[in-house]
Amino acid sequence: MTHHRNGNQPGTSVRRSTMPDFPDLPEATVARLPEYLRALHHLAEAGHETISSEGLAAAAGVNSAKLRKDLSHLGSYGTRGVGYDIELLIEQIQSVLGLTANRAVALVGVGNLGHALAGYAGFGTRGFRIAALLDADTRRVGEEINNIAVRHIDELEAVVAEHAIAIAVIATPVHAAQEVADRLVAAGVTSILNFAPCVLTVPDNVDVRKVDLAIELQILSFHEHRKAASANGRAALEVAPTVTTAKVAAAKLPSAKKATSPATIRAVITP
Ligand SMILES: NC(=O)c1ccc[n+]([C@@H]2O[C@H](COP(=O)([O-])OP(=O)(O)OC[C@H]3O[C@@H](n4cnc5c(N)ncnc54)[C@H](O)[C@@H]3O)[C@@H](O)[C@H]2O)c1
Repeated sequence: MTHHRNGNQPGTSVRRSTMPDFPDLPEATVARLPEYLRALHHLAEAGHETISSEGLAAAAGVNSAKLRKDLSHLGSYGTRGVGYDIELLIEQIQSVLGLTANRAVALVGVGNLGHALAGYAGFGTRGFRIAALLDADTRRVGEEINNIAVRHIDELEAVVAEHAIAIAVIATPVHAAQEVADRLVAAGVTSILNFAPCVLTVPDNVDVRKVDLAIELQILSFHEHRKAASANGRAALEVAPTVTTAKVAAAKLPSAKKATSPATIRAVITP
């Protein structure tokens, strides 16, 4: 896997001596590390110094065997009877994720979504900061959000160079997203988080992740649909034995001939 190889060197720590130059992490592990990090920050804020693998797994919402395997990739095995040192683990995960440098990120497209993202003050504690805002609308240029002034998209190349930006967020409409991605890549950006609901074409050395709320909601919709279907199935199963019982009862009851629907049958057999 080539992820995070470019330019990200892990920090040093005596307890990380078993770790290779750079851990070759499975993509699924990379995706879980930020979850562990978030849980560890919460635990540290609550005053904890160590945490068992079960405790951390529960806080991060994963199973503990998977967590131990993930952390073993970082050369982190915890101490028997004590668990993991929270501060050390935070340091290790941040180091592997390359979050120690407080990365400068550019945001392109400062509309509704862009405003919300740029206005969010919580990124700093998660290892990166929005360092530049870019938009094509001249009416937005100069507006300040969180002390960062929106600059015109024509300045994209200069802005990327000025802040040594490797990661950019695209929050433009779909029709502009590919062109913006092309310009970002040409300017030297190697990771893109895309909010526009479209597939971007980029060279192999560029990582793209996309966030699509509609897709997430559609997945939840599927689960709702399935829950409703299985609830209907259960209801049908609950009715079926009643009908069977009722049929038997009806056979014995001369006056039950009219009891044809399950509801009526229920009424007939209910004392
Ligand atoms: N991923 C999600 O969950 C999610 C949720 C909502 C919206 N979106 C998507 O995010 C994008 C932005 O949505 P929005 O509601 O903020 O739209 P918006 O119209 O409010 O904002 C888009 C901004 O992009 C700017 N822009 C247009 N072309 C540009 C270009 N070539 N270069 C730079 N800036 C340019 C516009 O001037 C505008 O300020 C859309 O693609 C939308 O579909 C995604």
